[in-house]
Amino acid sequence: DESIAGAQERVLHVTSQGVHSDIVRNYGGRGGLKIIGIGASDPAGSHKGVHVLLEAVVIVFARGELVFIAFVGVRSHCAVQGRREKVIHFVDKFVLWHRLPVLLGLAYLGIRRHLHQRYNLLHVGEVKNGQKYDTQEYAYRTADGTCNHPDDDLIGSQGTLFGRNMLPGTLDYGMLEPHPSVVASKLLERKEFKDAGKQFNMIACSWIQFMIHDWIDHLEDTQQVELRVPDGYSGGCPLKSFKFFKSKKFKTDSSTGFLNTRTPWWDGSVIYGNNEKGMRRVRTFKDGKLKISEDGLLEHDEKGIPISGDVRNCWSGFSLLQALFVKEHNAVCDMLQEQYSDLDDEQLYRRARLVTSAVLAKIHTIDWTVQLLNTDTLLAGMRINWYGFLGKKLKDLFGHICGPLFSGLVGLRKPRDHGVPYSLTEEFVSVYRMHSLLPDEIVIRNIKEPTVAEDKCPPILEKVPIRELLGKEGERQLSKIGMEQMLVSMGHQSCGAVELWNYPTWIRNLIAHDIDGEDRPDPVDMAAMEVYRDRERGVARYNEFRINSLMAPISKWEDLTDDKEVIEALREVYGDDVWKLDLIVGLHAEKKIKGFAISETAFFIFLLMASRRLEADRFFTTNYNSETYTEKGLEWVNRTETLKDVIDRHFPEMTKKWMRCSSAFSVWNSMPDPTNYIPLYLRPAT
Ligand code: HEM
Repeated sequence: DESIAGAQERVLHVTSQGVHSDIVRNYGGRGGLKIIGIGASDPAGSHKGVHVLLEAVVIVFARGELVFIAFVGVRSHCAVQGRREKVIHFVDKFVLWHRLPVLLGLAYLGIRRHLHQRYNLLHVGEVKNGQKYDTQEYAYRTADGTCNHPDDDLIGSQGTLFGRNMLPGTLDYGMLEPHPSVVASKLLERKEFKDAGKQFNMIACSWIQFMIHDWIDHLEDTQQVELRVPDGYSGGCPLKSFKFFKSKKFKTDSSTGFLNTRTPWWDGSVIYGNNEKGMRRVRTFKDGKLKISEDGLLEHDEKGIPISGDVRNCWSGFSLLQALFVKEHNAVCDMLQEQYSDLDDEQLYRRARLVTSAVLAKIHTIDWTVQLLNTDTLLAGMRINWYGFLGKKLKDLFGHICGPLFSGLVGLRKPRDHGVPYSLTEEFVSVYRMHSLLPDEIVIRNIKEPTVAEDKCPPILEKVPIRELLGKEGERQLSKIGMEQMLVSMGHQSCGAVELWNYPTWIRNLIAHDIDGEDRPDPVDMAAMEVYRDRERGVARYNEFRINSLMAPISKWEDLTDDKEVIEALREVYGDDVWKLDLIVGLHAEKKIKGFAISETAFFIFLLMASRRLEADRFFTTNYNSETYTEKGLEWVNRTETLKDVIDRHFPEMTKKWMRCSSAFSVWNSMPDPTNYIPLYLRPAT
């Protein structure tokens, strides 16, 4: 049949939704049967609003002999299938899930996450095959992220491929359609700084860059591309033309993919490095500790580059968080040494790394994310991810006694990857394109001033353009400003809002770093480059992305936003073709849920991937125990709930004196969260 023939040709580089993980689940995917590719979709169908997906399955024996071709059939993507799909479609059609009372909202998110685990985890393949190994022998986080998955030493290590949450985009738009520089100038570039209000401060902005540098970075090719502003268009582009390296493509058995130069596990590689060499650079090899300067900031090499796990595209705010968590690591070492005097340097280092990485993951889960998605339902949801529905008190008393729902993902008996080997994904990278969080300047506050205002807000000392805080120059500035002053200043400053026309102009003319933290010779326009990157990596454009995320597509600009000026600008760039809309633009334009600092479309990818980072990791599941972490190590993690706890540990006076709000990620002089006497799970609709 014609459609199968077409499909066969294409199956070599696509994997499918759902069917793929079902097959991997049922057949192991790594035994005698090998899947070389599945699926072909029909975008023309989607164009007509029919959303048809044709799927063909091709399975061969590992030796290469073709044994089985199954035509799975034609199905409508938006068609209601199982009972769970029905519930989600019903809620999406008739109610807004975020307006439901907390318990119902949680049920909706639980079902949705289940569906995403089934349909939105696709394995792209490997560049090298891993092996079985002795998990007992590797009861610690290795330098390059190997030996975490219980059966395969390579999964999740440095240099493995990004996975996907959905098929690559199938619409036939060209790489320059519309031109990335035009998209950047007309829709992204900041007109006037819009802040994120009291909800999210500059520590929160730096925090997410800190996490990104723990998880993901694409390997570049040696070949360059040049983007030239189209003839006759000036549009205020700061660079009329610029060159950058392509993303390097790898061919696997079933597909093509891109390689992650960082370890995708939540393993603190941002301070520990991504391989043996990186790890050796940061360790003192004495008492398990990491290198740190007398003034509490990072040490530097002879070229002025900070000594830390990841130094690429660093700036003062980012390097400050690295220094804070090096301090945390070293404090854990001190505690462990006091409690367990027989532990040597290596044993102390390994355990302190486990503890510090868990502290990072916990702060991100139950403090940072809760500020980012500031609703009761998400507060409950994130705490359930860590502690389970029964909550901290019961988990402290009885341990992980029930399944993931009641006792949380952390401490599960076995890691869970839903039949798809762990990796972070192309789509995950794309939804984290949030450079609009960056302001134009950092407001430095005078913390030496003796008079303290009632709202604990220190007076302004100076405003430093953020450009001057980048790279080596930023390190020099930071050492003048000092760690405490910088932390308090960032705490008091709101970061940028993730909205259109808020992409910093200064980053459209940026000297980016190479992987060693050295300046590149020529500047790049980040806004245009980000539009190009998503297209280059085959990430679906906004509307297709929504369909593949089990969301309703938009059919007109008014479905995306109420802002007339934005609609006019969208029409100018994309005409009336909503399918052409670039993902980054759609995510920035989307009407936000009350309390959310990001779009709902981005959130559904987080819902899936944030849980996955915990549940797929052996050190947050099987090995989250006192044997691996030590009893006191686990206690340390358990006693640390927020970033404020870490700050208080290292600067005992700081938050008492300068912070009024409840979380260190919201603007420090804002009011603390009001007491709510209604138990969290019983709170009504908002
Ligand atoms: C001063 C601060 C920052 C600088 C100078 C900076 C610079 C860069 C540069 C040069 C790239 C590589 C672009 C490319 O070649 O495709 C990049 C990638 C990226 N940045 Fe930033 N960035 C900063 C802060 C942030 C923040 C706050 C976020 C927030 C989430 C962020 C998220 C990302 C993501 C998701 C990528 C893509 C990574 C990949 O392609 O694997 N960055 N950034």
